[in-house]
Amino acid sequence: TPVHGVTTSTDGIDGKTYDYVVIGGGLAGLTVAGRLTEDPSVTVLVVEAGADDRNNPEVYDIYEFTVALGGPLDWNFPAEDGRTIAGGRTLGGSSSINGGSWTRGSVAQYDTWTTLLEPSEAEVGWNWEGMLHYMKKSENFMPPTPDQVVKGAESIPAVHGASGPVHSAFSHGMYKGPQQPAFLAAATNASGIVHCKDLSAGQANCVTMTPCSLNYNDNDRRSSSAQSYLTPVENIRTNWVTLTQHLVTRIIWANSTLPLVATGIEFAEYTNTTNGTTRYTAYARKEVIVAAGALRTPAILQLSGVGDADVLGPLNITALLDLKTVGKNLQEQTNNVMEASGTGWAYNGTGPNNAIAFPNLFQLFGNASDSKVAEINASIETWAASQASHAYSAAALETIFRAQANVIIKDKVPLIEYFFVTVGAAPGADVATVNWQLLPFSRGSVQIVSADPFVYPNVHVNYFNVSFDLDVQVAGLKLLREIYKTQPLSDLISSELLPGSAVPDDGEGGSDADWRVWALQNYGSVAHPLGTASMMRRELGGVVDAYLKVYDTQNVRVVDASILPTQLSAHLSSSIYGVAEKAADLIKAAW
Ligand SMILES: Cc1cc2nc3c(=O)[nH]c(=O)nc-3n(C[C@H](O)[C@H](O)[C@H](O)COP(=O)(O)OP(=O)(O)OC[C@H]3O[C@@H](n4cnc5c(N)ncnc54)[C@H](O)[C@@H]3O)c2cc1C
Repeated sequence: TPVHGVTTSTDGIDGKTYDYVVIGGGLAGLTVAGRLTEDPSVTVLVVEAGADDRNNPEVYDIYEFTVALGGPLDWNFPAEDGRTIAGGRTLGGSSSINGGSWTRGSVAQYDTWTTLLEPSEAEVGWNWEGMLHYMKKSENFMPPTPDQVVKGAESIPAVHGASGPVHSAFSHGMYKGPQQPAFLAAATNASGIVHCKDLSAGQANCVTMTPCSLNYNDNDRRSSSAQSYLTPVENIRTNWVTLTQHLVTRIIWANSTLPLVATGIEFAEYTNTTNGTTRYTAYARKEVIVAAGALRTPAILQLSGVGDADVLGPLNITALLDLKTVGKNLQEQTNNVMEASGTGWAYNGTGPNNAIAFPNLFQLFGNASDSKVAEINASIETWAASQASHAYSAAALETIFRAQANVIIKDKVPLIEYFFVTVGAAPGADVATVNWQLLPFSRGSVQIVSADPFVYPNVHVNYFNVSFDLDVQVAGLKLLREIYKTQPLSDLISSELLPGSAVPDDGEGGSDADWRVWALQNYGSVAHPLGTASMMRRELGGVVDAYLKVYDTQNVRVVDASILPTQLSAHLSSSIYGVAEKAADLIKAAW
């Protein structure tokens, strides 16, 4: 029997050939591997940098969300301005340490992907309809129980899958106290955001309760990609092996002329205390699939000679494929947290938190909306020019920005998410709300700074570089303060603790200038990076085509958050499961 299951040993793997080699056993990597190995004649090797921590409560206990952050299971990528971006360094990747909120973006945001591809690629189906099919395929949704309905849970079963691997449901610990329904009602009362039944239905501009990726019938255990795609089959499928605690250091090529043909990968031992010096190899008969996440996938391509020759040259890496946009188009979101003390009501539950409100531009800016719309339309060219070093060109970015502006203005997709939390970090904070800016125009880059694969790449998000992004962050905070002062939530709040007096209320909720200063001092990075190997036509700066194949390579695909060309008004996991499910079918169809 060949080596199969999950192992830390290279015995029986080093020097061997598989049909597919997958770089990264995270959300997307394990999803693709799980589907490809359904055919017993297909062999797959997954190499994952992190360890197998499925039995660590920081992973399986979704109520412990945030405990893993900053620890050994988190890449904790340094970005500029002293910020860090969390990312799972463990089997299952970020799906093993994330919050588990299960939502999707608006229809128009998925439909936009096709408009950024070649017209001839429209038939591949990178749109809402095509994605919904695959998002449902990944999912095993449990509609709310009568008890959960009493607590405010709702759903539209038709938009969920019922027989996929990833469990999604409302939790046993769902709060029964007055706080979550009060927040949703106040958000509607203050801004007119409508209530909807389900944030997975393609209409994200609403307020509602959301399920989580957890298994209700298994004590709310986290349903990560590892738990859902790998655990059930790991002892059965002798055609699938996952090597953990090994870092892929580069892709090996057969040639140095285009198109490049990958023959396999090189990897080294990687633990909290070891950066292995021995290099091992494994070969791919068919394809190498890069699924290392949006902050590592570009680094692997660059270490393999695929990237901007001007970046690689000084590092003595030959640019076999001078693909300038590898690592560019990075889009990461920002958040600020507002906290308040309560009036003494009981929480009545343990979580996870699941009340969310998603306002659009018109709800955020109110009377000033028309001038904000005019500002966007008048500024696109300038913004594109200012971000062009993180794109293919100013002209290319202008096209992408017009598509982004279109969904914001015409389709009224949400610009801000309010994620309501019971119990904040400040002493006495009974409620907290994470205010996060969803659709930045600021663009950043991921670039390696050393030929040593163990050295972290430089992550430059370019936080708030386009001033509009900060305007949105501030508008979100101002409206949030108003929501705190609106019934029925106001009845539950005794005083605002954060920012409190740091942003004095001048009778109009605080001055923009004060809010700006506070937001810039206190913002965090959301950990939703994407776009660094975007699926777009080449003239827009795409790194992969509609089949997720890296341009000018014969058999290298990227399957992870890197391929999403623009941000979504959503928590990303459900959409990335959809991407990976669809990718698996594209790969199966190609061979
Ligand atoms: C803290 C946090 C909270 C989040 N909360 C939510 C939420 O509530 N709801 C939601 O829907 N989404 C959430 N997300 C987002 C979601 O989890 C991610 O967008 C998604 O997991 C990204 O999938 P991916 O496959 O692109 O990358 P990942 O899942 O991060 O997988 C990448 C994998 O590649 C591995 N890897 C990297 N480099 C190498 C290498 N050189 N060799 C071998 N392996 C390598 C990594 O260790 C990792 O396992 C959250 C994310 C984080 C970090």
